[in-house]
Amino acid sequence: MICLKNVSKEFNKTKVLSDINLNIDEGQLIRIVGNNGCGKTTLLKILAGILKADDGDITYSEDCNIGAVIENPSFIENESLLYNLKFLYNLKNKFSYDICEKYCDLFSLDLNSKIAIKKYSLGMRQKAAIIQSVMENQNVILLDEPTRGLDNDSMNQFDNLIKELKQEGKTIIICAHDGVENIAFDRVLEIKKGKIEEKC
Ligand SMILES: Nc1ncnc2c1ncn2[C@@H]1O[C@H](COP(=O)(O)OP(=O)(O)OP(=O)(O)O)[C@@H](O)[C@H]1O
Repeated sequence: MICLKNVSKEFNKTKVLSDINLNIDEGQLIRIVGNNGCGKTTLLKILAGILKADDGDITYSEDCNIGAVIENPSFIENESLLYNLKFLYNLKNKFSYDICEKYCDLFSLDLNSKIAIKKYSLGMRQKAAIIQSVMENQNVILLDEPTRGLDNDSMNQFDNLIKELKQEGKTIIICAHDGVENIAFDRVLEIKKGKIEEKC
C-alpha cells in the first residue's frame, strides 16, 4: 500500500529519520512507538504528504486515500460540529450525513448540536478529529496520539472503532505512548536513533 525507500529527514542539520525502509501492506494495523522527539510525528506527516522528506522515495498504491489526525486538529472555531465536518469533506465527495452520524453516535457526540467547536472539551475535539479522518471511507488512517484527552468510555469507543475499521480492511497506523493497550496490532515498530525496527 505504501513503500518507503531510504527516507530521511533532518531539522536544523539534526537527522530525525535516517534511511528509513518500510513496507506497509493493505489492511495492516500498525503501532509506532519511540521516545519523545524520536520522529514519530515527522514520519506520519511524511506519510500524509504534509511534510516532504529530504531524501528517499515514497510510493503509494493508486487507491490510497489517506485520513489523518496529526497534532492539534484545526477547526472553524465559531461553527458547529456538523458545519466543520461538512467543511472538511473533500469537495469531490458528496457529504454523507448518515456516515457522520454513525461515527458521532459511536463516540456519543451530537451531530446536530449547535454548540460552536471552540466550546468543545479537548476529548470532544479529539473525537471530532478522529471522525473527520474516517468519515469519507478513507482506506489509510494515520493517527498521532489519538487517545489524547479521551476518558475511559471514549477509549473503549475508540477501540471499537479501530476493530471495525480493521474488519473493513483499512490500513491503520497509530503513534501512541499509551491508551491503545487493548488493540491487537499486527505490527509494532520502534523509531530509535533515526532508524525504524520491528518490535513484534
Ligand atoms: N518543524 C520543525 N522544525 C524543527 N524541528 C522539528 C520540527 N518538527 C519536528 N522537529 C524536531 O524533530 C524531532 C522529532 O519530532 P517529532 O514531533 O517527530 O517527535 P515525536 O516522536 O512525535 O515526539 P513525541 O513523542 O514527543 O510526540 C524533535 O527533536 C523535534 O524537535
